[in-house]
Amino acid sequence: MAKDTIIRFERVTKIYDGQVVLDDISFDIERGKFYTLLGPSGCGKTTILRLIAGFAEPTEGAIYFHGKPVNHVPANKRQVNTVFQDYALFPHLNVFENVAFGLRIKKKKQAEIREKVIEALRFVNLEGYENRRIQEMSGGQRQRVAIARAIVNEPEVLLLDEPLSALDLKLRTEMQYELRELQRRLGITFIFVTHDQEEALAMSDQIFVLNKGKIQQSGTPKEIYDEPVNRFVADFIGESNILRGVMLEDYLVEFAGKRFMCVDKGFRPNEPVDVVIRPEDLQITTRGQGKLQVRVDSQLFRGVHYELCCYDEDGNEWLVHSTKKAEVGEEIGLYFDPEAIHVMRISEDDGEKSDEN
Ligand SMILES: Nc1ncnc2c1ncn2[C@@H]1O[C@H](COP(=O)(O)OP(=O)(O)OP(=O)(O)O)[C@@H](O)[C@H]1O
Repeated sequence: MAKDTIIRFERVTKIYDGQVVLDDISFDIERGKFYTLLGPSGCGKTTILRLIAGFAEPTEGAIYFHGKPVNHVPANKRQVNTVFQDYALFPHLNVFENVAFGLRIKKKKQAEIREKVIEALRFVNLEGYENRRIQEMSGGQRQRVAIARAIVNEPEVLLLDEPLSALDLKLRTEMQYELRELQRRLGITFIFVTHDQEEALAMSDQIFVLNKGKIQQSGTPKEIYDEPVNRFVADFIGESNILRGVMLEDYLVEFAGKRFMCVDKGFRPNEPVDVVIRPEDLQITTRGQGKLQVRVDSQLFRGVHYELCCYDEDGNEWLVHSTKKAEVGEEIGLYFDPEAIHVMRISEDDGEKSDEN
């Protein structure tokens, strides 16, 4: 175990009412990093947080904190605090008392409580708001009170369950910056849950992409965006062109009825694969040039770029992001570098069977 490992999940399975919610998952959480659990609704993100917090126990497998098993250690004995989606603040208490709550339960001295609460409020830029009632605070401010209430206990790990989902887009973006900055200043581990891929890419050191109770991929935002391991991840992280293809030999792949040089190797000869090309990696050329010929079906202006939806002669759809404009109905060529082609193994739980099966 790396010396910075705080939490380890070892082959953890969670079953609720006969339904497998987490399916044999293993991962390590290290000190001082920003982790994100990303996946669609119901994939098991909150269940992982509940297991870490001690609100639920694994059905199988083991959870370790600093190398010691904690499966049966109750929530109040873990160095973990949670910020919930609805913040779960006490409406009848003012800001100061909301933040002080955990320290009062621990029977800390008045002077110490005062010092720590003020410090926590300063961390989240709410100094001077001590006597405000919760109802008098905006959504973003309530969110910060909830964070202050969690960090005042000096947890090693802060769990955040979709804490930004109640905020409007502008405030949400602001809070993304604030949270990331706060994590850096505090230096504690954040485990953040979201189903928003842009949020995950913007904020995290490490992302776990989940689907159907399994970790599909774990990596830095760049690794996950640039090198998705399967169709699910490629599709979930940003817009993509995903096609079925065949890896003919090392560095040679066939899709859309043509052969292309690529940078991938290590597949079986003629192995069926999924191929991903990001819309921004496609360049528009004049008709007859480029590597593929397509017809522009529709075009939208998206501010920084045009988004084109095109079809090739086999009927495959191609999404293109380009600063160049094209005309609807126009025949154009598409060029892409060999590096723009990402070849992925076809995974068992894609929902579609590979050609060989
Ligand atoms: N206490 C429980 N009892 C029974 N089933 C549960 C319980 N908690 C969660 N589940 C089920 O486990 C599955 C995963 O739930 P979980 O809340 O972990 O998903 P999630 O990825 O956090 O979803 P969301 O993004 O919608 O919050 C769901 O099908 C849910 O119905």
